[in-house]
Amino acid sequence: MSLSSIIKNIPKAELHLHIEGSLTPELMWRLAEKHSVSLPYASVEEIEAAYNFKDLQSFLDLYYAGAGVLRDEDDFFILMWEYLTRCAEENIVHTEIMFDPQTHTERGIGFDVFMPGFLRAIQKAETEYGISSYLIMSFLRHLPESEAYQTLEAAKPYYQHIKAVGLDSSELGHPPSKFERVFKKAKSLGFKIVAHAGEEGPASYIWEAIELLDVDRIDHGVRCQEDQALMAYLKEKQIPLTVCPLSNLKLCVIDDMKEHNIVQLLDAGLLVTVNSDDPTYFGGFLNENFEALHTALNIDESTIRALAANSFRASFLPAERKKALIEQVEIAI
Ligand SMILES: Nc1ncnc2[nH]cnc12
Ligand SMILES: [Zn+2]
Repeated sequence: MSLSSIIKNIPKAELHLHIEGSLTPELMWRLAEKHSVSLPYASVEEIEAAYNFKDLQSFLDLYYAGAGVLRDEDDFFILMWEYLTRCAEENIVHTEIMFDPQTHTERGIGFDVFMPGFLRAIQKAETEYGISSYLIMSFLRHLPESEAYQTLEAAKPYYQHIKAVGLDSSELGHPPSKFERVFKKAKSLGFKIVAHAGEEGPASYIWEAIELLDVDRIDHGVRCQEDQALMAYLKEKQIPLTVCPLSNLKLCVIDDMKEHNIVQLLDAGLLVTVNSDDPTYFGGFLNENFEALHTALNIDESTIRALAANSFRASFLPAERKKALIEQVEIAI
């Protein structure tokens, strides 16, 4: 059995995926035509060619502009359905999907437009593919905390469909402490908490996410190695890190995949997982992230199984289902 088949056949969860970052250039093009939105590109190939980033911000500028083609409920349905269809092809059996409400509400597109589209696709994927999905509502950290509060309020009719609240967008200059109060409120409402930290920002932002936001998981977190006390804490508490290798390469967090520290973190006893972040912008969905790690770091079958098992361990699934899925990882061929 080749390693590619193992990667494909093992059941996996994806825990760090921005649905807006799964918009393919083809769908962007189609929706731009549908809504007569003018794009600064002359073809699908030109869109693809523009995806060269020097840092997180240079990516976010294109990512927010690209999301501008998403206008009606059907657009959000198709976006979600295309991602979940890809999950079925990759044997991703459970997903925890981030969405950025403010990217849409800022354009006058409300929860009553995107949520029904997302939920219809999630329901269809559950029925047709047997894939379970949770939604993670993420606040944009470059905006003020007051707007995160407004977003939490606007989401009220959909609370039962949202599992967790997260924090994303431009990290540097926008530490977790800026959002301490709104996350306290979200926690009190019963949401799980996640936050991007230690992607471009320092290890101190990871500490803040833990101590001030009371996170259940850290998104990225790869800069934790800069602080040995933090490493020890993450290990002791088994706070999961949702690591995104191709994202780190594309956003120049690392210069070469051979430099990626995911195996070092795993070997140090941290609960690390593999994820695709924004797959259509970063050149690969989940299995391609595993493939890239295999090519650059020569990860073997037991490491792939350990990472896949971690994806369930780190998920927000009920304990019983986690256990059953981890067992499936161990026996899958
Ligand atoms: N990698 C990332 N970091 C921060 N915010 C994001 N939004 C979408 N992808 C992101
Ligand atoms: Zn992310």
